Amino acid sequence: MEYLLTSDQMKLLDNNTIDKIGIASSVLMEKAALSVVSAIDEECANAKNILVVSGIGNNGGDGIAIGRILHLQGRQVRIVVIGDRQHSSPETKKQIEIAEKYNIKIYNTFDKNEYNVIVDSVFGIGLTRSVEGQYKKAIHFINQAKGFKIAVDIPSGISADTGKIMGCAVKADLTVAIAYKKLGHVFYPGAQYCNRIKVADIGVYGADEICFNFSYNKKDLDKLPQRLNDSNKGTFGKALIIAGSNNMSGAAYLASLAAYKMGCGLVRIFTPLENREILQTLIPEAVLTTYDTKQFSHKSLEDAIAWADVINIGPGLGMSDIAKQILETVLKKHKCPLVIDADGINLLAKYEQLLTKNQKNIIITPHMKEMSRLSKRNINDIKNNLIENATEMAKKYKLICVLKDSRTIVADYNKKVYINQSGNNGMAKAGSGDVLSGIITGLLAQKMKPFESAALGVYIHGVSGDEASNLNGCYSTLARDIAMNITRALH
Ligand SMILES: NC(=O)C1=CN([C@@H]2O[C@H](COP(=O)(O)OP(=O)(O)OC[C@H]3O[C@@H](n4cnc5c(N)ncnc54)[C@H](O)[C@@H]3O)[C@@H](O)[C@H]2O)[C@@H](O)CC1
Ligand SMILES: Nc1ncnc2c1ncn2[C@@H]1O[C@H](COP(=O)(O)OP(=O)(O)O)[C@@H](O)[C@H]1O
Ligand SMILES: [K+]
Repeated sequence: MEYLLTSDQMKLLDNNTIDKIGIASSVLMEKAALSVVSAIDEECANAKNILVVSGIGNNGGDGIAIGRILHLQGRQVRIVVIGDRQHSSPETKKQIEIAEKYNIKIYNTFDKNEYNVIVDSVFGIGLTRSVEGQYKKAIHFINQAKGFKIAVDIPSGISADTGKIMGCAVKADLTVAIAYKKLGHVFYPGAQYCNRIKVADIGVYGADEICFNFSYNKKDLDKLPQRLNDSNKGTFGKALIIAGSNNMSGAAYLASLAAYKMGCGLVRIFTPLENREILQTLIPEAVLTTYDTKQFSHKSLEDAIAWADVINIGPGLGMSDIAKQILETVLKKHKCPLVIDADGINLLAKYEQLLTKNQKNIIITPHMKEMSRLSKRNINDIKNNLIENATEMAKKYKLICVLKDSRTIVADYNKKVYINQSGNNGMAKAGSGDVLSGIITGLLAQKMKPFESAALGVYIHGVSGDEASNLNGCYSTLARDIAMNITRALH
């Protein structure tokens, strides 16, 4: 698990370390600089010619310290400071003085030499406005130059809070994030500009006390529900998947397959009669309860709801009047956790009265368009403010909102926000979302708590997609490959 900080949170932790713990700012800067030097040694051990491009804030101070250390190691280094040195931060002034005492010249112009490595330390988390003038020129110079580009903390020009480009930004080959990753390292386009990221431990800690945004990695798979040896299919939960409509059986198949692959004990698909044969052929492990759309029996629906340990409603369900009645009944009668996906969400958007403010144990999994229908906001607004929109929805209805995008957000009504970093563009294909809803359902069936199921489910879905794309390539990955590769994701 890793925390993803805002720039204010990072500054607070830096200041706490300096003021309350008593580690001097120059010590932190030296550690940050040494971490970047180690990264240069690991990545480009033979780099002889190095250009450091610094600003006048503390990110620039890091850069000057890096330049000094590399120079003292005997490498050819040119340090260029952009901006008026008279206005440098106190730390950066000190770094200039130290460098000059070692007879290291500090320049304010570029030369025509070619460099093996370019260190970008123009702006870090202190960037507050659009990049213009000499700073813009410097960033363009870095981007067009040859050589391996290492960004100190975050590529200059990327907002540490949003990942947005503030006018222009350095395209790094490697980013050394100081102390913690920030939101801007993870959200696009920032994530793409960072390229690979290494996190440098400089002795600044405490994110667990102030930060509610987090992400998972492979180690978090140890959160998976335990599998008892003394068990039977009932132990691992009964999932009711209310999915599919006439001519739409694939979504029910994918969600059910994913729930089983995730470890669920028994899956029952509730679907129209027309889907019986195809689903029994595609997934014989599932039990089917079918309904006649012309003569709908509420009794069999209510029996199925009472039977279930978890319900997933919506994939391929359609928007018919019967679909609406089914959702209404499920919302009224369910006592177990409920995942609402796809047309389930579209129905909630169309019939606003269905979703009351006292929902319990509900996870909704909208993609951008579904979220736009549900929240009546435009997609750009949602995409530009993923965390805020997901959190607002979660708070409004006291539910868990899985807002799906290339960086999916899971928000609950208690401030916690999971931000997903697994997955790839091979997953941008019809049916991927059905697989996700099945994975979350499978975890809920094994009695995992709703927020945990949603966050870990999103993570596992992405890793399964990564495994699938590694095998099939991004172009040719299908949703069913994601479901089949849950196997590899978990082992
Ligand atoms: N002692 C500390 O607080 C530590 C700070 N560290 C480094 O310090 C960085 C943060 O330093 P700062 O807070 O000084 O911030 P930055 O160095 O990121 O830049 C802030 C400076 O840039 C100016 N600025 C902001 N946007 C601008 C724009 N668009 N055009 C022109 N000027 C602009 C600000 O007015 C300020 O002078 C971190 O990213 C990290 O690299 C690390 O050395 C670790 C310890
Ligand atoms: N470029 C991408 N990077 C990572 N994950 C992606 C990408 N594109 C799509 N996904 C994931 O794939 C899923 C797509 O879901 P959705 O749009 O609901 O598909 P469908 O409705 O066709 O089943 C989401 O979980 C989303 O996060
Ligand atoms: K930088």
